[in-house]
Amino acid sequence: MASTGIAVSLSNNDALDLAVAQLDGDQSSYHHTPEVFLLYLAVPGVPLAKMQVLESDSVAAVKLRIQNSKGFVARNQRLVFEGRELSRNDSRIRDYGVRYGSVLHLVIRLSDPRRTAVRTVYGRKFKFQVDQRRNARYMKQEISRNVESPNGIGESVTLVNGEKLDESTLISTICETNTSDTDFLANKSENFNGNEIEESSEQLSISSDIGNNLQFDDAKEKYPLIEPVLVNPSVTLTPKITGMIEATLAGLEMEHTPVMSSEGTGGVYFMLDSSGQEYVAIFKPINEEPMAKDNPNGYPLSSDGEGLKRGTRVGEGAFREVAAYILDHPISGYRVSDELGFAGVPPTVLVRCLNGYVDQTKYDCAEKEPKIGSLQMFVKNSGSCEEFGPRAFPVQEVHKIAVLDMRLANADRHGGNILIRKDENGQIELIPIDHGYCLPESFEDCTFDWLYWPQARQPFNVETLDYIKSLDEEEDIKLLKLNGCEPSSKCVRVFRLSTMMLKKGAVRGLTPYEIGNMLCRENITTKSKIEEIVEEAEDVVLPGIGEKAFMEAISGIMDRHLNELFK
Ligand SMILES: Nc1ncnc2c1ncn2[C@@H]1O[C@H](COP(=O)(O)OP(=O)(O)OP(=O)(O)O)[C@@H](O)[C@H]1O
Repeated sequence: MASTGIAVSLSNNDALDLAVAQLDGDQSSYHHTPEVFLLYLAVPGVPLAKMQVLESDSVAAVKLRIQNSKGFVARNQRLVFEGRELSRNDSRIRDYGVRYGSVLHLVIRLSDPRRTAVRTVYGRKFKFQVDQRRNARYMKQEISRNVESPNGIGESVTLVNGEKLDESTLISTICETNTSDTDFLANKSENFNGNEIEESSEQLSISSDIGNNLQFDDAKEKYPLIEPVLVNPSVTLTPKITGMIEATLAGLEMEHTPVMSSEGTGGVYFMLDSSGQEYVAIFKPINEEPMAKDNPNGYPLSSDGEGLKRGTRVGEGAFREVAAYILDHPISGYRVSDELGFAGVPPTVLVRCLNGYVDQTKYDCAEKEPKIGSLQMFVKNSGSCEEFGPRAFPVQEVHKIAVLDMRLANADRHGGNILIRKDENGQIELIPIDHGYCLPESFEDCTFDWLYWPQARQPFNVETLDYIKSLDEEEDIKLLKLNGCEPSSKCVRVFRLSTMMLKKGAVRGLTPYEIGNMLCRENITTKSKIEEIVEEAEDVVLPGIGEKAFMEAISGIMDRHLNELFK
């Protein structure tokens, strides 16, 4: 993740042009009109930048202004105000409480770099990371910049697998079928003999995060490099989870430094296998979550412990990730071993990992204490739903994720959190990831990107209806407790309510869109149907009534609302 200062050009907006004219660089001389106000944009490592917006601007409009002036694609921007992410693009910034003089925090998400090996005719091999959206020309420039070479490689011909390469080719295209290092040959001659190079190649590290040795020998004696955290010793790990931990351990023992992701808001690490060539798992330490003290992406600290989404707490993301896997039951019923869940959440487990790389450039000085976090199986993929139009997604693939999100009242289901891959028959499969904001304590920030996809307006098929019917929220709560994930009573209430809404909606033949729409707010200030139902129940039930009786009252009110809405 990278960030930079922002100065916004507002030429296509009359009101803003006026404000800009009035602004001479000093806030004291700024004449505030009712329609325009000045904000400050905070970007890690850069002085506060001034910015003028309209009071009526939506979050999307503000992001576009930033895009127009600084070129950061709007969808890669995250804006945070007073500890809350401005995640609804269609809501007005003032509805989030943003006012004249407010400070907005901007974090830029970049696409993940590829680990790339480059070999040159001079018999040298370089390994470094490069953004997948860069092209081959950029890669050559980087090598020239970083490496002292007798003649430079500016004139060279670039070959991949012996074939001459158009230098405008994107790295993502070159690496398409390969998640490990990709050989990329920069050569003076078209008659290049790759074998000669192979024999005389030497390793040279350009990037600080590749080739760094994990130097924690002292600590090794004290802690294992990685181990599962099992709150309940009677719970046994499944073979896939054991295999994932073993493969990650083997990579750490070989001193393959985990690769930090530049996507995502928290500290996210790609863990390597023993060869150092393949990613095997994703590690997300709790102390590096957004707004936690060691967050590497510059998010401000949470002032009251609340997470980026309402109804979540900083430091609980890993437990929620694990809970999502546990609750993603296979279609056949409760998971016995490694069966794939209905939605296909990748196997996830809580681990303690000796991980001293908050800031990899300062690795040697970094603390060498084990970190608790979630470890999730790495899934090879071709990108996320954010990068593709939804039309090609199979209906059932969208529905399986919709069911999961509605059950868990997911507050973070944007397209970037659904990976895409093709199965052995070439069919598109959607893989849900990043469940750190599911099971919240309130519905306030529940959002589902799929709500606006055409598949959400199709009815559930019989298999899905049977699955929904089989869900038992009380058994699910027991299962979570058995596995050491004890959600708060408020989380449990939200979980019961969302499951109830899903079941009642499905029985009535409602589509995912119709049910999901009742769980989500249309905008930040208008309460959702489910929130209205809860408020109505709170008004009518006697104070001190037990949870069971409260849920019964809700059930009656929910039936009435559904009957009125869908006659
Ligand atoms: N199981 C996985 N398999 C493959 N890649 C993954 C997996 N989990 C995460 N990633 C990659 O890591 C990136 C960051 O992960 P993730 O979205 O979970 O982080 P985050 O900080 O929680 O993000 P967000 O900003 O969406 O809240 C993803 O965009 C994806 O590219």
